[in-house]
Amino acid sequence: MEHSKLVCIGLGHVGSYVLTYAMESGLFAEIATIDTAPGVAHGEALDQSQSTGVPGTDYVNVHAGDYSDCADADMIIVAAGASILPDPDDPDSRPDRAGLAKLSGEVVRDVMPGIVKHTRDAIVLFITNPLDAVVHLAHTEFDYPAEKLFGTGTMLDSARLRWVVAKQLGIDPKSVTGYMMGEHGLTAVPVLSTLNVQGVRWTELEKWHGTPLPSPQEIQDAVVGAAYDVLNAKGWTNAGVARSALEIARAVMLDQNSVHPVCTRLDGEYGLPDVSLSMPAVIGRGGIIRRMPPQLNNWELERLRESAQYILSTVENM
Ligand SMILES: NC(=O)c1ccc[n+]([C@@H]2O[C@H](COP(=O)([O-])OP(=O)(O)OC[C@H]3O[C@@H](n4cnc5c(N)ncnc54)[C@H](O)[C@@H]3O)[C@@H](O)[C@H]2O)c1
Repeated sequence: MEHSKLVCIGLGHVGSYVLTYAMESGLFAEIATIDTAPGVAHGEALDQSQSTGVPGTDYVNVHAGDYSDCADADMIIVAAGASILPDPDDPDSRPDRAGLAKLSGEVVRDVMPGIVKHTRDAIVLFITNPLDAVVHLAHTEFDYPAEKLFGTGTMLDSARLRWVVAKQLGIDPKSVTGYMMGEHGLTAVPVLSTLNVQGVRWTELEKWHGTPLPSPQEIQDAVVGAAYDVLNAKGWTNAGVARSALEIARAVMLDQNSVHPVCTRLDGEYGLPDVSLSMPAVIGRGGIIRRMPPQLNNWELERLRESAQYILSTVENM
């Protein structure tokens, strides 16, 4: 088998989970870690390296690295940068990820020069928030192949959508097919017009359920709020997005041509301006093989336009 290599940039709550799942994934023979905090990249790599002595674990050459490790990397996953924090005085706080714009802009301008100095071949996957603005900034300021640089986007919001709907229906979230589009954040759009359970559509589900299901606005609020339920309880979120990142890595490394909602720079879809946001896309070894913009109803299209404008206003603050 060909030598396969991942570089993890940013090893905090999210990056350390990405690293853990990557170690278990069987997708990578080598993993290099990079973090600006002294000792963190080395400590995380050393901890994981020692875990390879446990019977039953895969051997992975995991080590602290630097940007020269990007030269022969297949994938680079970026979870560098500060997270939003819950308000200790408000258990229902909903701090906007857009508030991280300035700080994360600095992170992009620190990380991307290191990457482009060594590669334009690796698939670069961003997790850093505000995700869509971060991806757009990376595209507009750095000359990286468009199909090879994207973000986890609404992959996580979509998992939460399936979870919210499945809870309403009393079924396994994986039995729900559906996704959020637009911003990973407050303006994410639930696309209920295409959501279904084994082909049974939303409107039919209501009949099957016996009582009225939530409105699109209520579903949107529940999905957005699901993130804050975690943030306000434990102070950060990490499991869902790390799993999402590894599922995307699997699609890339195994050239699966899997369809996931991820954040890419658009090319005029829906008549939107130059912006990066999430919609279903085919993902394989080359990165984004193509986007699959679904037909939207008026409510969804209007919300998507609002979401695009919100992302662009965030980019202006970077
Ligand atoms: N996209 C999503 O769905 C999603 C979900 C959760 C968190 N996030 C985002 O992921 C990012 C990380 O969150 P976290 O909870 O792990 O934060 P954290 O504070 O726990 O960790 C961030 C890490 O990044 C490192 N770092 C900062 N600047 C760096 C740079 N220029 N180069 C390399 N390393 C750098 C820090 O030293 C730290 O170790 C945040 O932007 C957060 O908002 C995104």
